[in-house]
Amino acid sequence: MERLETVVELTSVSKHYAHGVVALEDVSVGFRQGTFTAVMGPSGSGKSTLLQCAAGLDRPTSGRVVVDGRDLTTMGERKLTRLRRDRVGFVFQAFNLLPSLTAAQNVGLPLRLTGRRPDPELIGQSLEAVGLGDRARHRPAELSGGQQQRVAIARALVTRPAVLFADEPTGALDTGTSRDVLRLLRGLADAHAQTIVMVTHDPVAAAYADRVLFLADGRLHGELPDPTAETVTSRMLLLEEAC
Ligand SMILES: Nc1ncnc2c1ncn2[C@@H]1O[C@H](COP(=O)(O)OP(=O)(O)OP(=O)(O)O)[C@@H](O)[C@H]1O
Repeated sequence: MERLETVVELTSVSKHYAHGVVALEDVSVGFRQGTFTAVMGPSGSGKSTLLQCAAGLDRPTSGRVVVDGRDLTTMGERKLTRLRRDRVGFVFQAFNLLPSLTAAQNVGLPLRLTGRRPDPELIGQSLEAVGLGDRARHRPAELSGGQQQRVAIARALVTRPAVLFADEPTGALDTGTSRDVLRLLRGLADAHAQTIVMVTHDPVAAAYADRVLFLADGRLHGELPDPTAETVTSRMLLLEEAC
């Protein structure tokens, strides 16, 4: 499969906070269509900030972020909200499902937010894509943690986003369930050319990605193609020693 188009591009992105806190410093990186990238680094190295800036949830202090051909950094608030809603998917460690709604209703929420009628076929396809076609009428309390995270992923994908950002998506799951969710993400990249960017602390999780980006003190410290849990662990040890 051709995987040439850069879906997300960060150019010299920095994010500074008050009192001299540097969360990101001069980060330039591109994410091409259909690729699955893991972002790793010690605690406080800027991983979540990178994701938030790339997703348009936060504005960098300087630099440029282009998503799906559009420059987020010069975009007004309303256009940015629309782009985030239509072209960007996000999953977090917490599943953030509404407990009173069924899986299908939860998945349909982003469509409602865009003023569209929740299309049952689209919702069904999203649930099928995460292997939960038979759980559409279940409420979150009737689903396992892994299934709830898969509903959250189906919800993030229902608008067919250009990119799916995942911040520690397996952080609240046990080992076996984590593997299921990671295999699902891998499959979405392979079978649907879904671009995925995932923050994780877990070298085994990172090994499901096509490459791993390493951050330390807000700066990029190289990347690792075709990672394995062992190569990721070695790089992380080196990074932590250097910090
Ligand atoms: N709203 C904020 N105000 C001030 N400083 C912040 C803010 N958000 C993040 N920071 C700081 O920016 C740096 C990077 O934070 P970030 O959450 O991106 O790191 P992280 O690598 O995701 O950390 P962790 O692995 O612990 O979740 C940290 O020093 C953090 O304290």
